[in-house]
Amino acid sequence: MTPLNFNLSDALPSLPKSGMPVTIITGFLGSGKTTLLNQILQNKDNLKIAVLVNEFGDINIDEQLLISVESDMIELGNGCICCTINDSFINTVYQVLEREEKIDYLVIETTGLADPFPIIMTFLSTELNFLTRLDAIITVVDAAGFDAKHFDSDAALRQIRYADMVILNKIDLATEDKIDKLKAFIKEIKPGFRILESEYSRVPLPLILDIGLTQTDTYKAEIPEFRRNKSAFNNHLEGDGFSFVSFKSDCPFELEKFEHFLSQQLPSNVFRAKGILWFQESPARHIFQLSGPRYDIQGHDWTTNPKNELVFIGRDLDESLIKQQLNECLVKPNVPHQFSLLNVFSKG
Ligand SMILES: Nc1nc2c(ncn2[C@@H]2O[C@H](COP(=O)(O)OP(=O)(O)OP(=O)(O)O)[C@@H](O)[C@H]2O)c(=O)[nH]1
Repeated sequence: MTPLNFNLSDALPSLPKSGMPVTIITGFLGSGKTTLLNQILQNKDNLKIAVLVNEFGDINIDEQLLISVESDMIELGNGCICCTINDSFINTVYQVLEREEKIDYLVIETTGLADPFPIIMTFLSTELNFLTRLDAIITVVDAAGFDAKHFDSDAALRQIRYADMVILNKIDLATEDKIDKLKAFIKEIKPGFRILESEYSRVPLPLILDIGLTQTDTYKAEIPEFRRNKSAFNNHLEGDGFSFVSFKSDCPFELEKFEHFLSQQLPSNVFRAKGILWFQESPARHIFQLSGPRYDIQGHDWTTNPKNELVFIGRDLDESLIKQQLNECLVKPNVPHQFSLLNVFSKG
């Protein structure tokens, strides 16, 4: 396998071709998009990459989970970009194009619920078409969680339909039989499709950047209809039925109570959760990730004041109940903070 730390600028001698190359990373909730973005940023060598991250929910957890590199990272506001495609998105891309220090490459990570089609069409139907070059739409698929019902989500299916290639990620969690079935399912949607298998989204960068896979000509006929009917894409989340609940507190959780919340109270309609956790029993900053039936909590150092910040994404969530249960996990004000060693724990 090609090592990840090869000299990327040698591998991409022709940048820029015409317009700044743009890669769009899409894929359903928890599939491994942020993990892929971190792989790209860690192995990008001298390439100057600007990153636009977009998150469903009003707390941007991903921004805090991305490795700190000298790339330009811009957060694309709240909500799903494909629903809010508007001048501010286009202006953000302009900001990248107009940077004094030249940017070689733009990578956009969409929310897990985004429909890539309106994003593709925005690049092709506006002035961005003359200034950028859509290189590839890469869809990350969770090999363990995805199945033929594609989470009952149209967006999940459209992420494959409009992809130029699929990264079949989390193969460490899937059986060979499941992987074969998924490949067959994906190839049925897009015959002859390029599929890469990965663990923790580790793929050689020359296979995913500057690969010139997006066939822009195939979309041209759809531009007039897209211009007329852009607003049709504004409400796709309602159709899919997803909503989010966010929770913030400057007070720590009691570990035992939070564990009880996770094991006994967390509703099964929560599909994805992530956040930064603060426990009174631990001096560490804990990164919490829940994806389908699995969760893990990893300890790191604080770089900010300790806090709790969490987002839950699912269908038909009872916001007030979840918030009430989380409030009950908080340390009561008269209990002094005690630090003791907290083991990293996980389930799955
Ligand atoms: N076991 C396993 N876990 C993985 C793999 N790739 C990513 N993960 C974990 O899956 C969780 C979700 O990964 P993310 O990269 O945050 O997923 P995402 O697609 O950005 O998720 P959203 O923000 O919901 O869109 C994290 O806990 C990752 O560490 C993998 O190949 N195997």
